[in-house]
Amino acid sequence: MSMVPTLLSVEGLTKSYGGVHAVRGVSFELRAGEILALIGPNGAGKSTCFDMLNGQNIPDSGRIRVLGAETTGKKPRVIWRMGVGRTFQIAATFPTMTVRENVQVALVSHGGQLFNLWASTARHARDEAGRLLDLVGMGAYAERPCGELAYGDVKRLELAIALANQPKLLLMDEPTAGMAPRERVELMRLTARIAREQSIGVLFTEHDMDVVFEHADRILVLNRGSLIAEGSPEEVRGNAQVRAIYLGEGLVYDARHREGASA
Ligand SMILES: Nc1ncnc2c1ncn2[C@@H]1O[C@H](COP(=O)(O)OP(=O)(O)OP(=O)(O)O)[C@@H](O)[C@H]1O
Repeated sequence: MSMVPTLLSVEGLTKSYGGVHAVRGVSFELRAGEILALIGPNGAGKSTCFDMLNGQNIPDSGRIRVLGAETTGKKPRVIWRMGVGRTFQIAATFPTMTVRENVQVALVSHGGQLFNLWASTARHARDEAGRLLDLVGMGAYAERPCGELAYGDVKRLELAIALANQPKLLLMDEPTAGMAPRERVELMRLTARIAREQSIGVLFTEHDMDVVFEHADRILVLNRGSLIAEGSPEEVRGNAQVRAIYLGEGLVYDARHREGASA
């Protein structure tokens, strides 16, 4: 029996908009150090699910617990303080501040203080910011204005900012959107390494099936608001219902492509 603690527990999560059942009775668990992908065709309910987990949307019914503590319906900031970090599809950084200052702001804000560059807390956060930047391979860029960074580097900085909150669970909404294929692989490898080393659970949504099948330990498949499959990449790839849903959307092609590539 696994001794790895359950980090996130979701039970019967449900949300409707008028007559649209966006999310219907979704239940799943996520363990510490696990990389879990949430996939599904357009309109499947991924964003609605995600937004209920981070507090931006309130479920009609169901329960969400993080390390046993109920987060259902709590405000985003409260959930963030409970150890749920997130990265955004559109990078959220301060372009005129340096890379290091962006991480310092996050560190000081995690400590519940207002950011003031000259205060002693900010000075203490300076070294810690350097450590986090080294961790994501951005140490050499520390003193550059954030607005000068290439897009892939902004995404690595975002990861450092999310880690400043010492998250137990990291929610990543299409983390590799807008990135070149090589950068996608690098960002996900980096995320997976840090998550495993620090026992952080990661839940991510993603349209790029190569990223999903290469990096997820487990995959959840949503369709029309319901969870229709859950399992390892191999199990999900072999699932007839999933193949039918994704026919023409890349998954079937991707599986053949990979089988061909590994032959
Ligand atoms: N604020 C809203 N008001 C009304 N309907 C909504 C709202 N938000 C989402 N929906 C509907 O709920 C369903 C699920 O949408 P959601 O955005 O969660 O799907 P998704 O899987 O994230 O899609 P995509 O991959 O296109 O981002 C869709 O039918 C959508 O039109």
